[in-house]
Amino acid sequence: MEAVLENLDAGTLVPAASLRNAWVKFGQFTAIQDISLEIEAGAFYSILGPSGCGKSTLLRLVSDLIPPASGDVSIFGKTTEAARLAREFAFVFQDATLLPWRTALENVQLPLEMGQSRGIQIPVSDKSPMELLELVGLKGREHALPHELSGGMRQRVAIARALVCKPKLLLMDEPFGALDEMTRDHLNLQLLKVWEETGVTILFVTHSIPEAVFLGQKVLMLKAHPGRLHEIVDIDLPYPRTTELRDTAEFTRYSAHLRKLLEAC
Ligand SMILES: Nc1ncnc2c1ncn2[C@@H]1O[C@H](COP(=O)(O)OP(=O)(O)OP(=O)(O)O)[C@@H](O)[C@H]1O
Repeated sequence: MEAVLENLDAGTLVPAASLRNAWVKFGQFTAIQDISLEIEAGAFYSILGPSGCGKSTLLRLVSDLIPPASGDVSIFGKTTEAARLAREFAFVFQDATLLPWRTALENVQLPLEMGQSRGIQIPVSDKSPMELLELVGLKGREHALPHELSGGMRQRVAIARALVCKPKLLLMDEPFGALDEMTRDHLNLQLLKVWEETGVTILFVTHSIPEAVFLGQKVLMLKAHPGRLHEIVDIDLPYPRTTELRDTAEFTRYSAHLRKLLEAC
């Protein structure tokens, strides 16, 4: 909660991300058409939609990797460029992209070392790299090299590394997409723990309806051709969410509703 309060700016809750009439074009092709949306600070949004509807493009737009063709995007009231330079957000991809010759701990320390070597003042998490590895359930594996870790463990290292500069917004693009179902379910629980302990805002792209329902306070459904906002569905299920929740009628009801929406996209 303390972490969420840090997102309060001079007594006003500034949105973590704000898009106003944002369009993205690749040449003549419209990838995102006129999206307006506000993501509340501290929220957990899952993002669902058919293949090619612009989910990754939306994250890349928010993270200053691609500019809008028109419209505005701001992160905690700053331009995306200013937010990037201030390390306000971090990205976690489907592939953990760890340096193979560095241990788990050394990979997590890397963003701090890069900041120091460039003489840049960067925010640092209240938790040490060791504590972050513990937070993601990797206590005891700090000195393992990436090839000695499972895919799920490598993804956890990537999450710890993303948290080391104390981002206020975490952008996750199918981070567990390549993992088996059991591992994914376990990492879902672990991620919710990270979210609850750090207060970080999360935008989480997934192809899995159960994963979207299990994690998100809201599910942002996009439509394809061109990519645009279809609907935002509130997931009114209590936290902390437990494995048993997946077997409840409520959970099934949300999943069925989203499946119908997805089929209509
Ligand atoms: N750099 C690019 N140049 C041209 N077209 C692009 C580029 N990046 C993405 N696109 C197109 O934009 C559309 C949206 O792509 P995006 O990767 O955002 O979709 P997605 O919803 O994440 O897809 P998936 O679910 O399959 O991962 C697609 O039609 C894609 O081909």
